[in-house]
Amino acid sequence: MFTVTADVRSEFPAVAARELGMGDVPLLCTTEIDVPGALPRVVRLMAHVETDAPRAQVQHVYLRGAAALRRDIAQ
Ligand SMILES: C=C(O[C@@H]1C=C(C(=O)O)C=C[C@H]1O)C(=O)O
Repeated sequence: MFTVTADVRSEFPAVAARELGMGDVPLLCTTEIDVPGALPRVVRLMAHVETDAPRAQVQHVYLRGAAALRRDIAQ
């Protein structure tokens, strides 16, 4: 599942994901709440995975300026 801020309008992130090889999974795009002052031009991805790894070993990737959103968990 992808969310995008309202200023991201050029393409659906799901299209890019399929072009990268994720053609065999359902994908969903939606828009974030347009909160005044929120970080612009952000694409968020939530992926459901099955893993035996404990939650503490899961790494959360925040690219570039998005790391400012969650410095507590960004890798
Ligand atoms: C401020 C953020 O964006 C919004 C707030 C979130 C939160 O409070 O957990 C999560 C996603 C967004 O709806 C963020 O990603 O940290």
